[in-house]
Amino acid sequence: MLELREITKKYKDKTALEQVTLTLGKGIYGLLGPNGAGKSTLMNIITGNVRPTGGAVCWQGKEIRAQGAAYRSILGYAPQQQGLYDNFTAVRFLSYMATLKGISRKEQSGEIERVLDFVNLTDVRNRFIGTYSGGMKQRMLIAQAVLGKPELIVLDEPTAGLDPKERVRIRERIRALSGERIILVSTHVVSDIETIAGEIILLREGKVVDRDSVEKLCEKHGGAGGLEEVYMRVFGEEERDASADGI
Ligand SMILES: Nc1ncnc2c1ncn2[C@@H]1O[C@H](COP(=O)(O)OP(=O)(O)OP(=O)(O)O)[C@@H](O)[C@H]1O
Repeated sequence: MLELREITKKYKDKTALEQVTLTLGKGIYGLLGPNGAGKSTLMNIITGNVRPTGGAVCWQGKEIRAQGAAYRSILGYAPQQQGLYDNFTAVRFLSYMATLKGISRKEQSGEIERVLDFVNLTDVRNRFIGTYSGGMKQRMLIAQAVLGKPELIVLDEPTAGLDPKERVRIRERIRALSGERIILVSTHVVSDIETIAGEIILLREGKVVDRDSVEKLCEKHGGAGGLEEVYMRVFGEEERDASADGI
């Protein structure tokens, strides 16, 4: 179980997150909110890459900072950035990541083949990642996130910049991961998570506005047209403001 206890993050005079308290059990969660809502900040705090200004993140009841490598071994994370590993082949990149995750040499090759097959990149495993399409790179990021069968998987905008076909492919891979683990997927593309997330967490200006199943959110917020309508009702004004500012 993952617990966020009164998480606050301030960047100078900007409050990115304010008193966020959440408890997550097994399942797929969609973290939904407009640009600047605090999604990446929250994910970076959960993965231990950013330190909160206040509050604590606990895994199985213990603060993650006190757990170090033990926490990293149960965590899989696909960040937003691409292009960092363009000069690696898929196999080299995955063995590098497997080593960082503490997966033994003996287990590595089997595990690498498993994750390559999972994201359908086996055939291109000896090509440089720099030659991959955007969708293939994104699948590569998912492959490294699932190395070692982590119990907690955090995917930051896994479909950013992808065409609809590749988006569906990624969505199906995420669905295939569900089971005995926690999967948290941030996005502002409603269709990415509407059909796969058991629960949606709505984040606005650093605060959790609501969290519930798609069905319940539709009931509560009058979204007869599904999650997209809920999104427009909850965030509509901000989205319009943001586009007016040219953001
Ligand atoms: N390193 C930083 N320094 C200063 N402000 C920051 C920093 N990182 C994030 N912020 C601010 O914190 C707020 C939340 O940003 P964050 O990137 O977490 O939002 P987001 O929901 O992930 O947005 P997007 O959908 O655009 O990725 C924004 O106002 C952002 O400008």
